[in-house]
Amino acid sequence: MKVAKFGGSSVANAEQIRKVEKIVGDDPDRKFIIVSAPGKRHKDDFKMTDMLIQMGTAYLNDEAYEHYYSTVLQRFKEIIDDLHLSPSLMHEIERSIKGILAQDVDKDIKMDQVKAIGENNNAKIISAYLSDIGLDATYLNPKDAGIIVSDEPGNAQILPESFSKIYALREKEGIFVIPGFFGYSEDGKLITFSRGGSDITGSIVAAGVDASLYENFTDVDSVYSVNPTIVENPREITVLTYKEMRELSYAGFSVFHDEALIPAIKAKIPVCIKNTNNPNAEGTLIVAERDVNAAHCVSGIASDTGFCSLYVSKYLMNREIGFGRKLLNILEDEGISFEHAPSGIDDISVIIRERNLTPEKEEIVIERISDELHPDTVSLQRGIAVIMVVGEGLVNTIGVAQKATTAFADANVNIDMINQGSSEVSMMFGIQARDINKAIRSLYKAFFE
Ligand SMILES: Nc1ncnc2c1ncn2[C@@H]1O[C@H](COP(=O)(O)OP(=O)(O)O)[C@@H](O)[C@H]1O
Ligand SMILES: N[C@@H](CC(=O)OP(=O)(O)O)C(=O)O
Repeated sequence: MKVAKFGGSSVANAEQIRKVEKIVGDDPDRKFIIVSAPGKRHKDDFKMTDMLIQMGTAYLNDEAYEHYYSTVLQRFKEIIDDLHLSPSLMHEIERSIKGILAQDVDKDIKMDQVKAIGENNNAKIISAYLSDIGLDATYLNPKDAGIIVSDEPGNAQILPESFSKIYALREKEGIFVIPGFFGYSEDGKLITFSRGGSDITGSIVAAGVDASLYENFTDVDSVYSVNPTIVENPREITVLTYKEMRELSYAGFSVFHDEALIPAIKAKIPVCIKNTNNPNAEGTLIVAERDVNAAHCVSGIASDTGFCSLYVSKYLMNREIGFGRKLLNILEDEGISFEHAPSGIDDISVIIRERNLTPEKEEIVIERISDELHPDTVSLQRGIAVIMVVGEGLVNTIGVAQKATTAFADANVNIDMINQGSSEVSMMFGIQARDINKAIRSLYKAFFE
């Protein structure tokens, strides 16, 4: 029994949905189909979820929303017409969107309902199409599937009782098409996962039904060893461990949502990343363990921008009991999560996502550190990029750090920070965001060419 999730690019229009039908029909084990909202049809296109967020924001702010509304409807209409489905489905969709907008509910709840319109209606369309061409397919709402989540709009977390409910679906006959990206709280509110969260739904359903495989269909043949938009035709990765994928998706391998790994890891479900546009390509398998070849210990190099570094130094910091705790307490008090905290004897750098440290918060944090910890220096540097060199066995292989630092030097890129040792599978480097592409190309050359 397999779970197959189709991302936004795989269900962006009728042509893509026909490919989905072929893939589903080709393997009777593909019983649970998770779908995203229509994604981009070409590079400059819009994702329906982005359009819905604009529509919801305008509606809630009493601004003109009609343009977004008609663009969303038009997009569904095109798909329904091109698949030759009944116009009554379009009427049903229009009625349900109007109903959502008219409902008198809390702003956050309304926004989540609006965001879910893309997935929910696409699942109805795809299930109608699969039935139309003769497959025994049914639309299944996440509530009826048993996806029960925490009451955190826009950032749902799955609740443990979901899994036994989802397990009961194994007994049912036929194919189920489930919209990704949202679940329901215990008191019945629709709550969305974080952006890109259809991957999470797929993983939850795979863990719940104890699937033999979770297939994640997207628009690339595999996970590549570096972001394909930075290096042309990078090497494909055939197998990765969960730990490797976790670190790579954390640092920019957007092909698979980092939260989506959790249910799969816990239930030990193998995950396969595959291409809807080329389903015969092998794809990338993500599993608990794999053979490690010391000569090729680096699997991938990921990079992400949008970080800042809070640098604090104080002579004899190492002897001051509780210094680190007090520093992190200030961040906790101000509601700021941190990413890494590499430290020296008298210095510590705390790496934070820039979006989590607004200029107002920055001022408060720096003032509190100065007043409460009396450091010699406290400063904040924005525009930092993080590069993760990831691979099983990497930390025990001699010469990797030297090879990486030489690659940075060859590209004339200064390393602001290195963090190695805490993770068994990665080395982290902090550099200036403007240097990211040349650094990645140079590292790719050093480790893969
Ligand atoms: N290392 C990588 N390997 C493969 N794809 C990557 C990598 N890093 C970033 N990506 C991007 O991830 C995209 C697929 O993810 P996403 O856009 O979320 O797809 P979907 O529409 O299927 O949900 C690819 O088109 C590619 O541009
Ligand atoms: N449609 C949602 C959820 C999602 O997973 O989409 P995609 O499969 O296109 O990444 C979003 O854009 O966030």
